[in-house]
Amino acid sequence: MYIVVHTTEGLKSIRITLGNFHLFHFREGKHQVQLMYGTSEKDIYKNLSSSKEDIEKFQSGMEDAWSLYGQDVICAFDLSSFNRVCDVGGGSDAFAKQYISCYPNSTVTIFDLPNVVERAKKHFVPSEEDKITFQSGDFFNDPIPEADLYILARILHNQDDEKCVALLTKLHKACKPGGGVLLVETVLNEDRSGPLAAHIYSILVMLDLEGKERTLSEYSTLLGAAGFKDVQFKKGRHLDAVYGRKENISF
Ligand SMILES: C[S@@+](CC[C@H](N)C(=O)[O-])C[C@H]1O[C@@H](n2cnc3c(N)ncnc32)[C@H](O)[C@@H]1O
Repeated sequence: MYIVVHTTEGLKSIRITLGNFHLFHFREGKHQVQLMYGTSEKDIYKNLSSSKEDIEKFQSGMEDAWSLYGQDVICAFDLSSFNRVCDVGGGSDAFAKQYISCYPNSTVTIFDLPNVVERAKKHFVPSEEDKITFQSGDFFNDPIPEADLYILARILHNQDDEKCVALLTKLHKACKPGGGVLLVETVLNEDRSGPLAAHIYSILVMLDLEGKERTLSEYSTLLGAAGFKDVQFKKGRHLDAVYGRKENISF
């Protein structure tokens, strides 16, 4: 299937690989996750995490980004005052290792679904053992580890607005006063003219999940609805960083 995308750089024709199920997605007007996996579970990540082979393929693909773009987003803001960091839906230690190399006084807890954490622990090379820990759970239904900075890398684009606000509100409650949240996403230009990668991801997350790529204003609105303030933005080469703070209580 070919999709023609008009960007500020001109008209581009890109090819994305879509399988039969994606064509059903278009025909039926909704995603076909249950049909794809032959289960009653609607959440693609819960289905994916039931197969060791699928987890391996998916997570190793995700990890590649961090050696290339990790420092762009981790060093986008001075996060050195945060000692306890939680990488929510972290997948593996790939991001956490980059984080610790930039902020060696911090500790990072990787929070993800049980089978994903099991795989991550197996791959873990214990040089930073004291700095990186793992906790398994469902970020919508289980308690989130206490931290003063929460990382949400490529998480919110998978979710509709309502679920984004529910998750951000939960993190805001768990977050220490003066703490914060760092969103890592490919952010759409305000006029939605690009970048091309954001449009491609938007198509993919709309097909398999209930998400979409968003502009900075849209992320700011979600953060504001959850109580985060002072939203700042830093554009990266591929992944961008959006940073919000929880107010410090002062008497
Ligand atoms: C697109 S991947 C991003 C992984 C990692 N943050 C990164 O950017 O490389 C989404 C991650 O969220 C995790 N995830 C999805 N739903 C979850 C849930 N309900 N609770 C905990 N983790 C979840 C998945 O297992 C997966 O590791």
